[in-house]
Amino acid sequence: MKTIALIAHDRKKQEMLKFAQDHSEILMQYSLVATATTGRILNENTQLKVQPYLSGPMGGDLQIGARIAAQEIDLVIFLRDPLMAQPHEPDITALLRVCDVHNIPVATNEGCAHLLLKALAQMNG
Ligand SMILES: O=C(CO)COP(=O)(O)O
Repeated sequence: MKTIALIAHDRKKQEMLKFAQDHSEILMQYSLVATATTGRILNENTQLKVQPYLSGPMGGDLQIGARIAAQEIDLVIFLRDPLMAQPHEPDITALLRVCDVHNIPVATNEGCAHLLLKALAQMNG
């Protein structure tokens, strides 16, 4: 089963929750992973089953990055906050870099996330 990573910064978490609710029929066909707080919000407020890693500031982006490097993640939806500096900015840069190294599609805003998820669903038939 293909795997999607879902990650959202704090001021994007409500947007991620609404995105997941709106796209739950597609998302439930995939294995889902997330950073800790994003995953907890999705597990508590949707029917989706999301495997949580550590919180982003505690290394969760790097854990997911390692799975991307191992070719175990097929799509990354990372709703970043473009208006607030993050203490773990180097980890975020590393995650995005490893997506480019391994040619893994990554959406950093909801508009792109919608398009990529639809495309992935169509590719799967
Ligand atoms: O900081 C994050 C991504 O960089 C997200 O982590 P949380 O989902 O634990 O808030």
